[in-house]
Amino acid sequence: MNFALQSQQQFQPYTDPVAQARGLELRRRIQASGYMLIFALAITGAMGVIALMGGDVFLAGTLFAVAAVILLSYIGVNIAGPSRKTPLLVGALLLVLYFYLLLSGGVNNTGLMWAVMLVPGFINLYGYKWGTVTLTCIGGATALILFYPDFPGLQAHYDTGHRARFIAIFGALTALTAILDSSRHQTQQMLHMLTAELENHASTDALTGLANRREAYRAIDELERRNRELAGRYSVLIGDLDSFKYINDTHGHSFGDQVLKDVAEVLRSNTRADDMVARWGGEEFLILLPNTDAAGGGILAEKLRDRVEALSKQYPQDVNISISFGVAEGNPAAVGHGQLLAQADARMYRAKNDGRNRVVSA
Ligand SMILES: Nc1nc2c(ncn2[C@@H]2O[C@H](COP(=O)(O)OP(=O)(O)OP(=O)(O)O)[C@@H](O)[C@H]2O)c(=O)[nH]1
Repeated sequence: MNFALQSQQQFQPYTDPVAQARGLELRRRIQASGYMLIFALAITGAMGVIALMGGDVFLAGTLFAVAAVILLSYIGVNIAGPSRKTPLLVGALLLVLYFYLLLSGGVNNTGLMWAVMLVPGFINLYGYKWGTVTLTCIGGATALILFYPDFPGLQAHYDTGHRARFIAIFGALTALTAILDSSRHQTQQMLHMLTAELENHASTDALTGLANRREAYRAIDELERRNRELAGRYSVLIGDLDSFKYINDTHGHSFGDQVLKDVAEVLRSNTRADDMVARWGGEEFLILLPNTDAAGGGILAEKLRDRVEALSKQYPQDVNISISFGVAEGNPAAVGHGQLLAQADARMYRAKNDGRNRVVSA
C-alpha cells in the first residue's frame, strides 16, 4: 500500500454534521429575526404614511419613531453581527409595537389585525415551545386589556364581537402554528438522529467496531493540527497480522473474522482512552498515540504484539496468531501525514521481512 501516494490526497477538516445542523437552525432563527425586523419596519412605515395622510400627526409621528427604532436595530444587528440575543431584541421590539397598536388601535382601528403576524413570527424566533409560552402570555395579556373594564391606556374602541373573535383567532392560530412547528421539529430531530447514525456507520468498521480508515484519517489530521499548535509528540503504529491468508485458508473465513474481532479487542483494551485504534485495511490496524514518542510507541507495540500472540492459546484450533508492527513518531513541522504513515508502513514491512511477529521502531 503506497501511503506516500495516499497522503497526497487532501482531507477536509472534519465538522460534525449534527452540530452543523444545529448551527444552521440557529442561523435560520437569526435570519428569521432579520426578516421580522424588515416586515415590522414595512408595516409600521406604511401605517405611519396612512396616518399622516389621514391627518393624525401624533400617530404618524409615533409610528415613524417606532420605525426608526426598528431600522436602527436592524442596522445595529448587521453592524455588530447577529448573536443568540438577536431574537430576544427583535421579540422585545415586536412586543412594544404590538402593545402600542393594541392600545392605540393604530390606523382606523386596524392595529390589532397585524397582531396575528406575531404568531408565526414568535414561533419562528423561539421555536414551538418557548414561542407558544410567549404567545400564550401575549394572548392572556391581550384578553386582559380587551376585557378588563376601562383598562387604563386603552384608547381604541373594539366592539365585543371583534374582541372575542380576535382572541379565538389568535389562540387557534397559535395552536396550529405550534403543532406545525413541533412536527417540523420532530422531523428535524429524526434527521439529526439518522445523520448521527449514518456518521457512526461511516466512521466505524462493521466487523470489529473499530474506527475505520476514513475516521483514522480524520483523527490523524486532527492530531497533527493539535500538535502543530502545542508542539507535542505523537506516534503511530501500523500492525499487520502475520500469515493471515494461511489462517483463513486453513481454518475458514469465519474463523478469520473471529480472529480479527479478538485482535481488535486486544488492541482496544490494551491502549488508553486517548489513543485511537482503527482497522486500517483487511488485516491491518493503525493505532494513533497522542503524547507518545517513538520509544513509548515501541514499548506499547511490543506489549500489544505479546498479547496478540497470547491469543493463539485461546482457540481449540492449533493456530499461531501474531502481528508485526512498524512504529513512527510524528514530526510537528511536517506538512501532512504522508511521511509518517509511509515510515510506519515501511518499518512494518521490515518487521515482516525480518521474520514477522516483531516490532520495528527505528
Ligand atoms: N477473514 C477475513 N479475512 C480477511 C479480511 N480482510 C482481509 N482478509 C484476508 O487477509 C489476508 C491477507 O493476506 P496477505 O496480504 O497475503 O498477508 P498475510 O497472509 O497476512 O501475510 P503477511 O502479511 O506477509 O504476514 C487475505 O487472505 C485476505 O483475504 C476479513 O475481513 N476477514
